[in-house]
Amino acid sequence: MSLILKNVSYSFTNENDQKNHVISNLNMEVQTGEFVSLIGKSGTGKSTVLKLITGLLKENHGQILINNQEVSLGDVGYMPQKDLLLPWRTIIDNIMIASEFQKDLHISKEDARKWLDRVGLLKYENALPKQLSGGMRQRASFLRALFTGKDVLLLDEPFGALDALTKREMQTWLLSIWQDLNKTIIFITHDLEEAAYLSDRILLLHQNKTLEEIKVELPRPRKLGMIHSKEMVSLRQELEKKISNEANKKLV
Ligand SMILES: Nc1ncnc2c1ncn2[C@@H]1O[C@H](COP(=O)(O)OP(=O)(O)OP(=O)(O)O)[C@@H](O)[C@H]1O
Repeated sequence: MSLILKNVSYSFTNENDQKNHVISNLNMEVQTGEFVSLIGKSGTGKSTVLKLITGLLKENHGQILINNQEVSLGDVGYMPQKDLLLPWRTIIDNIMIASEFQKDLHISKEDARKWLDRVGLLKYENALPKQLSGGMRQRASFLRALFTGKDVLLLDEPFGALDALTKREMQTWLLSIWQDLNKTIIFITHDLEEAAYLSDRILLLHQNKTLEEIKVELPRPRKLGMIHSKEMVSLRQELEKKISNEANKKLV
């Protein structure tokens, strides 16, 4: 299985009737089981790329294929930047929502409880979203994407709003879940250390709409100690340099 974007372009017309090109001729390929991070300055179009892959937005040109089939709404699991947990539903009912709409998806309450336990939320199965902290809601929101049963998961800055310690915990369990389930993950982040620690490959979306690929040559499984390794530090510096070159380009 692979996910392929072929010459994808997306533009919208603003209130002054001008065309804004958000994505232009984007080519990208992600293999089964890969963990790929998408980075880039704010406004370069990262979230738009994920929305195009989900089918929530439709490209103006090009093709998006999974296993050689054009993607349509519901083909991938998606965790948006802002969690969309339904406030009137309990946590367990929120994470099981996909199984209510997909007849072929067999997720029992027992399965759901097992996963809630794994992410430390079993005590909250009957709580409402407003009773949970930000980190807990993110975990619930992640389980909801996981429980779509899809092989491809798109995660848009899932840990962006968390404190450093909670973020570290969430990264560790995300890696363990990814390894156990052989999911394909595209992960947006502004945290370059996080991108380096989690990914097989990093894709940097430039302001001029081109995509640059950076391979992460660190062994798996990743261990927290690696964050301070020479390789990781130099990769982070390389990424910082690339991004700050972008910022300078904007000034001239
Ligand atoms: N349909 C649309 N209508 C109006 N503006 C749009 C539309 N689609 C995209 N944009 C604009 O396109 C740009 C790219 O947005 P996008 O959210 O994809 O960027 P991003 O790289 O994910 O940013 P961030 O890192 O800040 O989340 C933004 O300026 C956004 O406002």
